[in-house]
Amino acid sequence: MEQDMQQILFTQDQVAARVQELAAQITRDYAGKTPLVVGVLRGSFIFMADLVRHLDLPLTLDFMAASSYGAGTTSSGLVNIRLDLHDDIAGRDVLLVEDILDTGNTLSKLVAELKGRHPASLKLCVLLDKPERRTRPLEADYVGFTIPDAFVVGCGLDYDQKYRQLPYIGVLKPSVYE
Ligand SMILES: O=P(O)(O)OC[C@H]1O[C@H](OP(=O)(O)OP(=O)(O)O)[C@H](O)[C@@H]1O
Ligand SMILES: Oc1ncnc2cn[nH]c12
Ligand SMILES: [Mg+2]
Repeated sequence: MEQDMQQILFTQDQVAARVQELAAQITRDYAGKTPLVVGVLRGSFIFMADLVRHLDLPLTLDFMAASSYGAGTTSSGLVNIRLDLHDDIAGRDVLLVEDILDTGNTLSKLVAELKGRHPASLKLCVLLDKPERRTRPLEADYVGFTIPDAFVVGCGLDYDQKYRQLPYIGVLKPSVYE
């Protein structure tokens, strides 16, 4: 799989160290609270698992599924909620966890939907932030790494459903998707 990479952007160790820093910050910020940590499937599954195992907090977990990229490298702009939460979130401190914030289409849709359910608070935690492509007025509260406008895979991120299992963040060779 590494032969498909133009470059390794962040190694497994770099990702692990940064995730632990984020978890320590979140643990401090949510002291005394019992957050509901919501992972946005499928892309967030690795980051979510790594992050929560370093949260020294009483917490509950759930997942939503939304998709907008399909088999390509550009957002369709249309976000479908394919899996919803199990329980009501009214009065809960919700932390939405994503692999990447790119155009902002996905998280904008999910934030609007969840705010309508009256949580006590709603914050965003993303492993990667790609601000150059943002088309929505949305910023994350916790960001692992800010990256340039390049299509990356690994740590949950896919191209055409492949590469998600890679333990590092790599920039895909354009020859793979052109
Ligand atoms: O900020 P945006 O431009 O919306 O891009 C970010 C979203 O796109 C990817 O999900 P995708 O729709 O590919 O589904 P997946 O999580 O199942 O891979 C990624 O996991 C984010 O959810
Ligand atoms: O760089 C990227 N790699 C994989 N999926 C997405 C979605 N938005 N941006 C992406
Ligand atoms: Mg996703």
